[in-house]
Amino acid sequence: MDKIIIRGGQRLSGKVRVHGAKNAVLPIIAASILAEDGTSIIHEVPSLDDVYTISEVIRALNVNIKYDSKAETLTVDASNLSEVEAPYEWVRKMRASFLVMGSLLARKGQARIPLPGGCAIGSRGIDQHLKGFEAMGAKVEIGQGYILASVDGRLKGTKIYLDIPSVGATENIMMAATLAEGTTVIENVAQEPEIVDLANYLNAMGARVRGAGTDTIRIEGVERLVGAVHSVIPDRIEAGTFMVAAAITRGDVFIENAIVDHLKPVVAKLREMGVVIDEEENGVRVYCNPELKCVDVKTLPHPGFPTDMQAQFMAVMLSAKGSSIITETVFENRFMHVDEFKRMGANIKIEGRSSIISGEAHLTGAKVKATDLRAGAALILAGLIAEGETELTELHHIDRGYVDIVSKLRGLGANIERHSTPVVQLVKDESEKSGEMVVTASSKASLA
Ligand SMILES: CC(=O)N[C@H]1[C@@H](OP(=O)(O)OP(=O)(O)OC[C@H]2O[C@@H](n3ccc(=O)[nH]c3=O)[C@H](O)[C@@H]2O)O[C@H](CO)[C@@H](O)[C@@H]1O
Ligand SMILES: C=C(OP(=O)(O)O)C(=O)O
Repeated sequence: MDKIIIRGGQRLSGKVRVHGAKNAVLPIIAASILAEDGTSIIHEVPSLDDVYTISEVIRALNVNIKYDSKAETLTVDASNLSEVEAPYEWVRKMRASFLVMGSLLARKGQARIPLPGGCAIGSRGIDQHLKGFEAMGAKVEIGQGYILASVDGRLKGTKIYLDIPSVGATENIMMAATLAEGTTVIENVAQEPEIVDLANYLNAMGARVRGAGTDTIRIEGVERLVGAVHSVIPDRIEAGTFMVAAAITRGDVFIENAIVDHLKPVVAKLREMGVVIDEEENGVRVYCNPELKCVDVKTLPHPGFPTDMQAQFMAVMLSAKGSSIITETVFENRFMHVDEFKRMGANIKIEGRSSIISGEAHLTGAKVKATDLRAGAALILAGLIAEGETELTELHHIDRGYVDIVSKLRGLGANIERHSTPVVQLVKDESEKSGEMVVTASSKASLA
């Protein structure tokens, strides 16, 4: 069993570089299969287990996909796309696999995808995705654990109002609409930077998407799309996690590649706590006084405070003066990390959708487990200031979304190491002959 051992007490300093955004690259890979011709070359693709998973989904559709992990570049040729079913073995690993539905429906008129189900943070409905496809003329049936969507001819452009600004539904419907007949207007859409990145990639492929980043997106359908070159935006959640790492250790860290514009609520709340954040060329410098103030945070869709930073903020709140409150409004079950923090001596009370976090906690190292991706990151952050040794397990969650988090933190002076079971899991892709292979984050750790 892989584990991360952290011995707390080091103040972090130095420079760390943020990788490409997981939540941007996943929909972009799903969109790449819309290209009838030409190759997409996607740069800044992080070497993450989730990238590997969606690559396998795409490969199962008879798409040629190669990843050069050294160059962090992915090449996709979807001209031979022939299958319309995403395999259960991959979809069950990662909900975002469901994002291929819009592209498949648009390009092949059919898609058969296993129901993605809920996960540790909530039940995670897909009703808004399906409502969008149906409004565009698709017939949607659910049976034997699968969703089958089909349309005679092309999807039809229409007006769709989302009941909630779902990130995934916005992306899935946007992709479907690129090849629809006529114009689709989607209202009350998600406005996350990852939506804008997807729109930029789609437009580079020849799509006509306008309004991404606002609450209404307008897509004029085109007859065909072709492969395009694109660079994925930096991961704002990874950047935010390192900002908290600097704050919680009262360190001084330059986070290269962080885009402040994508991190406004995180920056605002850290500043409210007393953290100094200087915008510099190509990144941010984060440092602070020994004493941080308590704050209250409510998670909301963008441009509100991101739920994906909630657990990490709970960690830094434990080190602040006074009691902080976090209200989680996006997911109904995203407080699983509270019990793990308690193992480290934290005093946190959950009341409905809010958590009350007592500050100035004396944290002590303990055996804890990552209950989801960001919970895992948050427990590492808490381990950085805990007295003694923290042992974190269930690392598959971390490997989904953080490239080399252990070596990056070690580079900043943290006393942290990963112990891996000697199972080298190198998964070779179809281009094995040419020497290219997909290396999962966990396999990389095994090799380290
Ligand atoms: C791969 C990816 O980009 N994942 C992100 C994406 O997830 P994801 O796209 O799954 O998140 P959504 O914005 O769709 O979900 C937000 C909320 O809406 C609900 N909902 C969503 C769709 C729907 O049809 N019906 C419904 O009820 C969900 O259960 C959830 O409670 O946005 C989340 C919210 O910022 C982030 O935490 C995830 O990191
Ligand atoms: C919840 C997350 O991702 P996903 O939607 O892929 O589960 C996340 O990135 O924190």
